[in-house]
Amino acid sequence: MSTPPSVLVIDDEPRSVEVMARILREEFDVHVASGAAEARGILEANWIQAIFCDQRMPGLTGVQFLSEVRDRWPDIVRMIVTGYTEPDDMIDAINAAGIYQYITKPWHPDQLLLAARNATHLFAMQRDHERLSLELRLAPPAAEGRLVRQRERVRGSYHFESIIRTPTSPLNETCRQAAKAAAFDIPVLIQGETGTGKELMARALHYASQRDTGAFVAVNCGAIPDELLESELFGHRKGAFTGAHANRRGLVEEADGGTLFLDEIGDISAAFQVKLLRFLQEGEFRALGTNETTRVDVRVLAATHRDLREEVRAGRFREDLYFRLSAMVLTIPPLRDRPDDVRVLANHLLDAACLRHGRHVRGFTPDTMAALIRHDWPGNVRELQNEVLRMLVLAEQDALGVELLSPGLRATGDGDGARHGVGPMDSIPHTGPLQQRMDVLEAQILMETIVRCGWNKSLTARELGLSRVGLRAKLDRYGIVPNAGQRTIQ
Ligand SMILES: Nc1ncnc2c1ncn2[C@@H]1O[C@H](COP(=O)(O)OP(=O)(O)OP(=O)(O)O)[C@@H](O)[C@H]1O
Repeated sequence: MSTPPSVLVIDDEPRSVEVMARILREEFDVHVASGAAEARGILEANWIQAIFCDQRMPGLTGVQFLSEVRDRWPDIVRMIVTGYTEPDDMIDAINAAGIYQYITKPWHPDQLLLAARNATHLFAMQRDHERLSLELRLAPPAAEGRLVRQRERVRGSYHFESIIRTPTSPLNETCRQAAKAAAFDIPVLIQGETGTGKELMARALHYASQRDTGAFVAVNCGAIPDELLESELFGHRKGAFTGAHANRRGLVEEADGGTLFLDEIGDISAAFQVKLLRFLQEGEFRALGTNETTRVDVRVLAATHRDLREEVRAGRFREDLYFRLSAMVLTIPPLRDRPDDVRVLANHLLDAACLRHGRHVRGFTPDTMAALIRHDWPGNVRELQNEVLRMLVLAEQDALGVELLSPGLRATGDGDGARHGVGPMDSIPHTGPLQQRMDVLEAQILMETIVRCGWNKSLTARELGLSRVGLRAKLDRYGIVPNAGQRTIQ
């Protein structure tokens, strides 16, 4: 049996809370709070879908509290319970706070149950909508025909916008350069530690280039021994070597008209470096077991986790090959040098994992996020991806707490979230005029939200409680645009 939706009732009048809770318990998992402080604790620890809040509370009004809820938990459907017909300005305040419904006392039990049913239904619809938007983003709609559909699907998934980063990330500069390089048919060398997103960058570059309708063929040169690498890349004729039972086209030919991505290029042997250089110089190759040459038109992108210049200096990599491969060099900074990216990446990877595995969780607790941000990430984004997936697999509650972190991360993370003030605040300047610091914070919140909403402005505006026009003005102001490689704050 599925668990009933959770609702929260807030009222400082014990009798009212009791009566409401008793009625709602027929269909819902009911939490109760007598004031704002208690309600915050419940919201932090539980996956609440709808709130009934009394307007009259000690300290702050129900509308004020629900505005705070909207800012922190925008998905929760908020309802206000008022004692009598309110004046017009109260109605305006209710509208401004994005409150779904107001219920006047005395209410009828059926009216209360109906409101709760509608609210939790709305919550579920919103979630479905978000999930579908994410799904569409990961696998965009197809065009005509099977081949086109496959290509479209891949192209839609790989563009510079799918390289998740904040407006202040050092990765913006790399993407800007990559977007420029995309327009020129030149070889590009992508450097960066393992798991930093070199292949992702190569794919984005390919799909932003004029070769985007051609194939993107990736070869992991480091994983294949020499003889096999030659046959994989250039193909072979039947009988060329023991086991060559039939003619086979090489990957270079598969990439004709498109892009050949040579991953881990720093790992190829000296002998294979010579063969590759010949191919790059002449644009033609010989399949194993034949004397015929075949000419192809491919653009070569290469990647390595090594410092290839150092390899050249040390005599392990040919200088002429290095220059053939690196008309332009792009460097992807390690994740530990871009801690702000960890936050948006972690949320993005969690959304994607939830979608893929059909799970629903609310997100990371502040302490967990603090630990993620502080970790060194030697395996970079791939390691973060694994960590997020691991937490999701182990999670038994809505919020992913520090107890789910792997031991190495937990040791540096326990209990530090609150002390370190996790959030976009981490990266705002510690000194300078207030307005300037507020602007950086505002830009980060906009960026984080719009990335999470898949650049859907309506969703983003709704989450942030802005009109579409208001949102557009703010995006313009900070220069946040989803063009290839351009996501910066000027
Ligand atoms: N900025 C990013 N935004 C979203 N996903 C990312 C980002 N960077 C990396 N990833 C994801 O992390 C994983 C590792 O990325 P990728 O394979 O491109 O790294 P790599 O540098 O080529 O790794 P290796 O050196 O091991 O070949 C992939 O699933 C990729 O989609």
